[in-house]
Amino acid sequence: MDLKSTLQSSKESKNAEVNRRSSNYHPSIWGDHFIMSSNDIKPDQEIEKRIETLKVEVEKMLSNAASKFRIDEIITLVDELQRLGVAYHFENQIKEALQSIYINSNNDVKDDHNDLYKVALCFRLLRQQGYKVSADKFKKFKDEKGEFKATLANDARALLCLYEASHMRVQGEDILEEAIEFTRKHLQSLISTCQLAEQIKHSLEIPLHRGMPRLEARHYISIYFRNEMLLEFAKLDFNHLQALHRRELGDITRWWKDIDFATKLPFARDRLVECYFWILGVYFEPKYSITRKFMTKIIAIASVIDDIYDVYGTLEEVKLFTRAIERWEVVAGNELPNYMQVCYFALLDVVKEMEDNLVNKGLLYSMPYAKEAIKSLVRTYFVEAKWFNANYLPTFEEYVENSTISSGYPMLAVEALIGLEDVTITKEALDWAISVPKIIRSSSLIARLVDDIQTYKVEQERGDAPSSVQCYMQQYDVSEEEACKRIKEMVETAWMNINEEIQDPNHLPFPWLLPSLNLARMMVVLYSNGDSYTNSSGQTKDRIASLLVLPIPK
Ligand SMILES: CC(C)=CCC/C(C)=C/COP(=O)(O)OP(=O)(O)O
Repeated sequence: MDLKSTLQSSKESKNAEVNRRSSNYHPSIWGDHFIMSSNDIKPDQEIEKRIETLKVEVEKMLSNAASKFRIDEIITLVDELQRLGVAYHFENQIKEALQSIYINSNNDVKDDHNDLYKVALCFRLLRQQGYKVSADKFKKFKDEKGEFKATLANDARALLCLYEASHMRVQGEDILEEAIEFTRKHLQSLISTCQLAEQIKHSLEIPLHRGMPRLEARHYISIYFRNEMLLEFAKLDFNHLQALHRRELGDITRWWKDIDFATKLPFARDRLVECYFWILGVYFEPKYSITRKFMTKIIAIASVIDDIYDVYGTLEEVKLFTRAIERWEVVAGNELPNYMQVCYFALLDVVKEMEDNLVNKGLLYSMPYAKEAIKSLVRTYFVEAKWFNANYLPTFEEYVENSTISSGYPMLAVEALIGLEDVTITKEALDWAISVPKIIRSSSLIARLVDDIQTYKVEQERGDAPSSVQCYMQQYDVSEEEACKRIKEMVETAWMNINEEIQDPNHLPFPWLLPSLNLARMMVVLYSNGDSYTNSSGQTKDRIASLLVLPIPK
């Protein structure tokens, strides 16, 4: 059908009885909460001064430990700073300290060859930093039968440390695979009797490497007691950041209310705060304040567009929308049905706002990438709408190729990179990102497969595009259970590929890689127990409250 007749039929469809699908999404949990509650938050200069004083103290601790090259002290301190969520203040110092440990790591192994806790901690810290230290370090903890020594089974602290370290594994590292199994089994049996019960339970639910950094910090602060000064610093810093985050949410909620998404597009998910939470998982630092707001608006609009394509829009309407997005100009929006215009113009405005911000910083060359990433996403939404309407079940490969992009993660990864406003985000970085390289592909594959496993049943009942589970079952003639099992294995492989990219000795600058890792982590946080983005009134509500509503008591 040509554009004219498509338009004609779309106008007719507005009047005629259109048989639209529907989803009963619950209303927003948060409403105006952050507008009301952020009005009276003002920066507290006393607190800011105290944070600065404590920061200097921590700097001294770090340089003291580093100058005397006390490895135990360095690794304990770095681990605590990272877990307490304050390591971002000391990035360079930590980098230098770990680099010196890496350079000397062979000597270190000789010194501490029997201390599993230290070997595992060092291993994790170095791998997190991008150093591919060998997993052979753990061979000495096995017995002559090739199994982990039975004597380790009662050392909860060391087991937990090995469990966390093993999640840094890449493909082929069988010893770390075995370590996960061994530690999980023994940690489970130690839970009821040991002092670390709370920490073990937390880690078995989501391992540190896969958790959301802010939530991990919130939890660790609640169980930490070793150094009072560090604890005070972490609490003050957390609450100080929380106040900033709440002010940001107040601003974004005003924007959402001004456009009146909830009334004008009542069929769509109203999940603005959940979208902010998602982006807070990508970056939480004060310097990304503008970017966080921009990214939240983009993801919230993407969520509405997803509902238009998956649920509410007719095929003719989404065809029009796809064309308008390709054109990316105000006049194209005038040809859309009213409800679509709300969304279209909001998107154009947000991207224009971003452009104005980037022009002043000499980063205008990023804009074509910002738009292209959104266009690619919408193209894949359209493919899914066509599949649904044609009752077409693609092959698994065909499905994965399209739906890795429709997960929204390749788009977010590009926008996140642009938002870093970092000197390393050159044209070369953006060419790299827009080509969906291995780390972005792996993170997106996790997003797609984890989402599908949790949502395919509901989507099938409502009527939606096919999912990976159905495509896999049909192509390989296996049961639903078997398909889910194999898809979960693919998720594990994708995690190992992310690790490999981070630990590549010639790895790309860290700022290019980190958003993809953090996005993958948010899938674990939001989709481990069902779709807790769409159904956000349980665990997600509590998690949001712990990060954005309730300050940590003194
Ligand atoms: C990462 C981004 C852009 C998130 C926006 C919100 C969103 C589309 C969530 C997935 O919903 P869904 O489970 O309905 O997704 P799909 O339709 O792709 O299965």
